[in-house]
Amino acid sequence: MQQHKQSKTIEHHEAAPAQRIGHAFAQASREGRCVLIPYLMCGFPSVEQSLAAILAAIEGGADLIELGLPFSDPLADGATIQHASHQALEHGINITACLSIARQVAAHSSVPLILMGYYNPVLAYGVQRFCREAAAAGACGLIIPDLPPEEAGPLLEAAHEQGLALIFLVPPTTPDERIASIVRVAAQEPRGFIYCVSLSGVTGARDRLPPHLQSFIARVRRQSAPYDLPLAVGFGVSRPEHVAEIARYADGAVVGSALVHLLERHAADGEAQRAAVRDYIRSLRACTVRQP
Ligand SMILES: O=P(O)(O)OC[C@@H](O)[C@@H](O)c1c[nH]c2ccccc12
Repeated sequence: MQQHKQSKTIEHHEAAPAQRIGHAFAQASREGRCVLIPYLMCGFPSVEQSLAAILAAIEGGADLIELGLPFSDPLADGATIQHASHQALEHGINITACLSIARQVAAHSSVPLILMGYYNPVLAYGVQRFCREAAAAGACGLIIPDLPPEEAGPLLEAAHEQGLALIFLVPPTTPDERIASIVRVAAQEPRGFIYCVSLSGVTGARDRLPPHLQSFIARVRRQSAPYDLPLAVGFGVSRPEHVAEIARYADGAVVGSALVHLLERHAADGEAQRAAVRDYIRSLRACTVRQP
């Protein structure tokens, strides 16, 4: 039995979608840069515009994509993403619609897709059903911001069965021993990365990165380095110089609200919107290169 289980596990790892996440980080590292991870809300400003925006972000050089599932009570989100969530829900966007968008993106691109959503809708949909359908739609990982590792057992098991990584958040106030326990869970194969939350607060574009960001990342790195687990930074990242700073000491930068807001500004003109997304991502991607 053990032998059979062992071979099944190995086979799983070879085909695990999550491995594409590690490959994206490794490729960027070989190129001397951090990865760029745009976040977009499924169905915002509309299904068609969100799909076009995702493809434009990929054309602009996104290394991975975070796809947001709208939720009625996005407690970790600021005004920009709360508004996008509300609008997407108004358009009837649900998990099925999000999986359809993921499938269409995966049909056009091999860029790893990470589904980002709150736990309640996933629980209501069915944890195993969600993981099975997310993997079938081409997703490589999941971020469930309101699910701490100690409560993540059932989802972690269902995700790993489908070869999906479950990516956990580490806020800047997290004590070292808590970081160590989160890293231990996050490092289990098939693995993704650690999402380092740059600031204490909600999502939303900021003008400046927090002054203590580098020392926070160094603190997480002390726990993650033995596992060789990549660190991505999100929250507030909006300018090319933010990405340039993050590239110096982290492995990835996540940009959400600034991009979602840009979509909103160009919602009236699809062509202008796609060009604006592509050019914005290009400007950020140019700064992912580590300066010597
Ligand atoms: O919007 P910002 O400040 O650029 O932060 C990224 C964030 O949008 C994205 O990663 C995200 C969207 N919703 C979330 C909820 C919790 C944690 C992270 C997120």
